[in-house]
Amino acid sequence: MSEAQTTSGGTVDYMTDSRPIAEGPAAPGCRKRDPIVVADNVSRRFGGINAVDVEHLEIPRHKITALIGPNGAGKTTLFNLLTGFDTPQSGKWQFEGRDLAGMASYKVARLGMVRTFQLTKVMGKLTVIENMRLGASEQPGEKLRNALFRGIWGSREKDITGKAEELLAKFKLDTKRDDYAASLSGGQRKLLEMARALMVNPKLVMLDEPMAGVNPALTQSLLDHIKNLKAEGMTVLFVEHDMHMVRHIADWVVVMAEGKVVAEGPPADVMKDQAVIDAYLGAHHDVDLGAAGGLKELEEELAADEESVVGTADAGIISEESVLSEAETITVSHPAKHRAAPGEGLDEAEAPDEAAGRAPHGATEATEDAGKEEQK
Ligand SMILES: Nc1ncnc2c1ncn2[C@@H]1O[C@H](COP(=O)(O)OP(=O)(O)OP(=O)(O)O)[C@@H](O)[C@H]1O
Repeated sequence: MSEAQTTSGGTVDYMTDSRPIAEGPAAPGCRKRDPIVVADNVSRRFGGINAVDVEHLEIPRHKITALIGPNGAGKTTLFNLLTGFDTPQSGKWQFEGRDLAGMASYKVARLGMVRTFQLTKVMGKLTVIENMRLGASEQPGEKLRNALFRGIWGSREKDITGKAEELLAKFKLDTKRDDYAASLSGGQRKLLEMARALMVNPKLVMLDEPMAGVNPALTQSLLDHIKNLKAEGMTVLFVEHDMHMVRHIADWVVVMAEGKVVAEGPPADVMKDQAVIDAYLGAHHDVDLGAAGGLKELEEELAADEESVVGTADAGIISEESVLSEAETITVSHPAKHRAAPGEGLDEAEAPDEAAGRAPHGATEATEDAGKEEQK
């Protein structure tokens, strides 16, 4: 288990470090004691929609931060912007003090900031081990010309395969090593994507809805892997609609609504925050989303509400899919949408660019066009 150096020269275990995360009171945009990412005035518009309009945001190092908010709040767009998969209209941000604005996504990954996608990007027609090896192409110095020096390449390749096998064993995917990724379940693909991201020895791992589509049998395993990332000294930022997960593994929660950060703080406090409740629930504000019965209570309120669309074809924030599982999982619904964000929804012919961390050609133009389409 890794340990952090304190300013007084001692060490602190990341898992038990109870020093305050924020420098002062928790509030939107508050300063952190030790931020790994600092963003200022980052904005992204699609047509007339302000998808992201973040004045100031700091992500605390060596912590697990959850980014939550209702559908369309701008969470995925913010991920895309920070990791170079999309370009904002304005703004700057630093990762470990280094300016990233305008940097290509593969370079961002090389610096140690990696992300996974809401819809996994494993390559179905490649085997599990081949997918893992592809992840290594983001490593510093991993250039095609190295292949010309067979000796160097040979030993390098051995190292890469060794590391890939180690990670596969850790994620219990070693028995699937030579299977096509297409044969994996949704949850296994999520694990593979997370394992692949670790091939570059990242410092910050950004997970976009790691639990979405994951079979309950794999849920605990995924949660444990995320906690392990922190135990090993990494910082985690994840987008999630599952409040149960947020409450149980996040050290810090950032809430977005309509592109802005509307609340921040420790999970227990944030779940009670009026701005959060308003953002999620509108008028239904007496519900504690973090309590096991919260969603049930909300559904009952909505059922009695004449304006509610729950149970209709136009289901709103809480859909029929949102149920309390036996494990009391609370899910704020995720409508059938998935708008292809830049770099998402590519077919396999285009996907290799993605695996190498390169922004797909013309991604920004495509999204601009999509924005215009939406305006029509
Ligand atoms: N490529 C795009 N073209 C046009 N509009 C877009 C595009 N991507 C996102 N948007 C719009 O930007 C806003 C923010 O979307 P985004 O997907 O970032 O939200 P989100 O918080 O991640 O939502 P969800 O929880 O549903 O994934 C939404 O209004 C969405 O419709």
